[in-house]
Amino acid sequence: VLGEKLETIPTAVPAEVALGRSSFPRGFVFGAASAAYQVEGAWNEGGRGPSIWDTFAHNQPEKIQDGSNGDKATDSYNKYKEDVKLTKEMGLDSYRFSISWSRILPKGTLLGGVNPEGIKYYNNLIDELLKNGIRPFVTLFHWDVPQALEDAYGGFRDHEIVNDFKDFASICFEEFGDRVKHWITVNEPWSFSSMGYAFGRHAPGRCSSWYGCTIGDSSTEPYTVTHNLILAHAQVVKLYKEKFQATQKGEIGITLNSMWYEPHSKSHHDKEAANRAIEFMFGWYMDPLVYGDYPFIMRALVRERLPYFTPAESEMIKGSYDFIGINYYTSRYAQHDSIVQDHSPGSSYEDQYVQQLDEKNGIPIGPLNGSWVNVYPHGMKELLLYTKKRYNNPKIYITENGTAEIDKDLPLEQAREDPHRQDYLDVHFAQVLEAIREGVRVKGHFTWSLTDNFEWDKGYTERFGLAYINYDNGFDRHLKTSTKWFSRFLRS
Ligand SMILES: OC[C@@H]1[C@@H](O)[C@H](O)[C@@H](O)c2nnnn21
Repeated sequence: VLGEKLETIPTAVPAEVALGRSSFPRGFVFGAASAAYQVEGAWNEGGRGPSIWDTFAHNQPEKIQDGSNGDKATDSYNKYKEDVKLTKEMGLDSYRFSISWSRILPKGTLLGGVNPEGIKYYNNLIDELLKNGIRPFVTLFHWDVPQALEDAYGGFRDHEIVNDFKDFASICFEEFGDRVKHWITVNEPWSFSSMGYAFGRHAPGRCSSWYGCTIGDSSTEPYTVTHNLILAHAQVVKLYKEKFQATQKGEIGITLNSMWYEPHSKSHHDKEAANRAIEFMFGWYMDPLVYGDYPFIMRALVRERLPYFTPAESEMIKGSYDFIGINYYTSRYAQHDSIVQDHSPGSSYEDQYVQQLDEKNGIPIGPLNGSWVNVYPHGMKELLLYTKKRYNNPKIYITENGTAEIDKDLPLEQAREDPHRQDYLDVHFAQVLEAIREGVRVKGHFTWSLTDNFEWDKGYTERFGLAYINYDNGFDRHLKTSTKWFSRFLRS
């Protein structure tokens, strides 16, 4: 350096010291996530039976933005070793994936037979992860109900599924529990119940006629489906704790998604609307899990359409988690909608009497990424603090957080450029760290998603991956530019 002009010496560390892994508590887990139907493909290979998503995407392609399906997805069934390699290359600690129920039980029930090729596939995936020092985080149910159970008794519309889900979980605990120490029973019961049964935009595509469906009832089925999902979750946790946890020494929880809500104005009505919005999305599940029943406001507004738990069920549900998984992406403004007494049964979405808006006076709540992710990192911290305060400070993993870009069919080198993802993750990590410093027990963060994948009703038109998938060239994986920053973050 001596003799060089001083101005050539790099400036001092920027005013705000950049975040890095070392800013987080020791042992904090950084991971990336996926889900079986969105990545595996091989929909009718290896003994897999059809799920409701195969049926929905094949029979109602008009409900998928590009008319596509998950038949091939990202071909992860055949390319899982490449996905593990991506995870390792980035320096991530963990990979969250889901098990396809109908790949393990093609007919949905134990009686229908266990598929040995399904067991083998997930053993191979788990072993490959462990061989590379990556911790598996496994979701049992990520929306792909075996079609056979939908045909037999209407899937989650019928309480019978609780026993079949318990049988499926038992096989997974028996076959994989020696190596899998982190289990998530259900991913986003709100999304499955609302998208599938209130709006009809996801499988099985049921909703009221005024929502555009030919079958279903948006005013009752989301509540019935949620009720059975909560009971199924609690039964599986009970099974794990009674039969497996002592020897396998793992932990089990559930993953819930929620937006954060800011009042659209300073009015009392809008402040109340923001409270109702989070209770109808997050409290719908957290209140039963922590207090044993649905939120009071839901009882008051939904009335006879909201099912009841028996005292024994309530006791089984209360405390049925070692951790809560939280999926946070974005926030909305909440504006009061006048509460009318003779409210014709609309849906689990109308019952809250809240207009959810992504802008105020023409100004978005945050810059828009993709089709719906308005970047509002403050909402992450607020949701975490709300969870700590209202629900006895549970152990939390952020099981999904990420952003997207609309697929513009760009040349590979341009398509891999994702500065918005680097910014998104950077600001959200900062909010997570602030929440931790204020006492929230956050133990990990999973970026959605490891790779681009089948984005449900958006098909392949929206890309959430840290890695780009070239669907036109052998499903090749290519790390996006944000991962250069992310890898440095994980190693600093
Ligand atoms: O939409 C992006 C992702 C989906 O791909 C996941 O499957 C789902 O768990 C989810 N919840 N909120 N956002 N997401």
